[in-house]
Amino acid sequence: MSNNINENHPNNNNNNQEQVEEAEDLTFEQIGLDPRLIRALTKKNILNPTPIQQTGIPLILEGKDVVARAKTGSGKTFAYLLPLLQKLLLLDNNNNNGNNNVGPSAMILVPSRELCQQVYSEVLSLIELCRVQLKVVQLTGEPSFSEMAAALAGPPDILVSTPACVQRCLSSGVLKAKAIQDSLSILILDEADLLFTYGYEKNLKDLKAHIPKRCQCLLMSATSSDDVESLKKLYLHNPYILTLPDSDGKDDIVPNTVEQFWIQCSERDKLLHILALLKLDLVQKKVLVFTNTIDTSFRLKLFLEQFGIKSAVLNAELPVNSRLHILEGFNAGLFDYLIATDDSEMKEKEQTDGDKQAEKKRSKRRKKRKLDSEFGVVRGIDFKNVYTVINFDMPLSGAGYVHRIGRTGRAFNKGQSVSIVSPEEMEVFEEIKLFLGENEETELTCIDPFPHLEKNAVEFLRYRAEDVARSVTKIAVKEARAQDLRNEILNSDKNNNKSGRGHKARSKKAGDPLKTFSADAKGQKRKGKDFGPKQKKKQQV
Ligand SMILES: Nc1ncnc2c1ncn2[C@@H]1O[C@H](COP(=O)(O)OP(=O)(O)OP(=O)(O)O)[C@@H](O)[C@H]1O
Repeated sequence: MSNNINENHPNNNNNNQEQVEEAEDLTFEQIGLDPRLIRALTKKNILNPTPIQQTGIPLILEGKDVVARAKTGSGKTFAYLLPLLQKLLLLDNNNNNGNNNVGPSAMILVPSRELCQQVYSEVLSLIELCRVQLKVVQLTGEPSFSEMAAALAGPPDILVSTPACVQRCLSSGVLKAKAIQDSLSILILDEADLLFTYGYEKNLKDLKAHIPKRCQCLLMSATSSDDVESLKKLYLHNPYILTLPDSDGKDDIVPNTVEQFWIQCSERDKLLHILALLKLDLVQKKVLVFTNTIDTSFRLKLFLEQFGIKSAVLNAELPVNSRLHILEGFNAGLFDYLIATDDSEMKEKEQTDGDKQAEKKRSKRRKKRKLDSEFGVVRGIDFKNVYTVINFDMPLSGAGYVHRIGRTGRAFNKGQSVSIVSPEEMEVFEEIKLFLGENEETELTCIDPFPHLEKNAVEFLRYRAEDVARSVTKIAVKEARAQDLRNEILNSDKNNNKSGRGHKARSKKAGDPLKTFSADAKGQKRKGKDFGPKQKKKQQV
């Protein structure tokens, strides 16, 4: 039977809301965090724990299995990374001769390469700021035998990877089942609600056999689902279930710092409306726009370009290091508009439809362009300082909507979203509203009509916009897409060549996403070094 935090945790009251309110006043010191970690956080200007950190960290430090469901941007990553590092620091202190393990002490499994890179960078940065001797490696994609062997030699204290990649290490014999049995003390399944969706169900079921009983397991998720339930049953023993409501007591799933708006217009007028939003500065920057297909993102990019609005596109067909460059550039504030294609739900839908025709077409397309099955642009990616999220195309489900909107209003920040809804999308829009308001009747009106868009302003732009829209033909889109891909592959090759020795070179400058490649296998043992700030390059959009 599952433990509920309210019944079991020593500091607990009998309901979640009181638990959160009480926890709101706690500091990192009060929740028992190591001073080295607190100093590292201070250098990052992170001064007070978020609610999930206040409740989760003490439980994890106590050694409990925990399921943490907290909304997007609530700080789940530090909620598990901080206690994990503290435990490893303690092990390190108790074991002066260094790590005697034959395998990793901790594994963090995530659904996508981007998340792998993001979590890896966070761990590395904390380790650097603490100036301690812990080794972290990341493995994604399809690394070669020697890359896997190099990454796991040592062995690392923390392995950040995807379930498929760990499976690959196991089946190639680079990682021995016995090494996991003997060494693994913490396993973290991050973005747990996505692990099955991204196709890792079999990998995770197979891996379970190798996880020692004593291993502490943590499951982090933004939404609850049957998949999270299955994973919980598979991996966790008698876990604490943390479900954190807002400080105002509402258990809604979009942060209450995010204002949600919508605009209704015909499919054809969507370009016109987004132009008005951006050109007339009706929405605050930075802006992340979501489309459902790559072609739509290029159409939008080309269209906006004609009005002097420069944007970058992000999608699954770009080489992984191009994607990381784009993310890095956007996060560093080098450009304000990013058009991301979130086609994960389209893929799911296609799969469940089982439509043979679609399957035929899809495999034809795949022959031409290989999409990255480990790509995840929406879920869990920490886009920095996004104020506005625009759904140019609507997502296909409530959970998809929540994950998209969750790219703004992160941590204690404010944000807004604008969904541009065509009549064809009204059905899914109604479903989304129901999903958001399933707990309370009043929540059904949580998405308001966008207040700042005057009819006159739209009409003023219409003539020119329609003209430009006509000039963005299918051929122009196709060419732009192909050209962009060629450029990115070239840049990607150049970067690989510049760094010369692939991940060997990277291990000297690990953590710099501008030097990260598709089969990432890197790690480093750092002893008492003074680590300078990460090097940044200018990103050309
Ligand atoms: N205590 C804190 N104070 C201020 N900022 C924080 C704190 N903890 C985390 N953050 C920042 O908040 C942002 C969101 O954190 P994080 O990525 O862990 O959210 P999340 O809950 O995992 O979201 P998602 O479900 O979308 O993955 C990050 O930029 C992180 O650095």
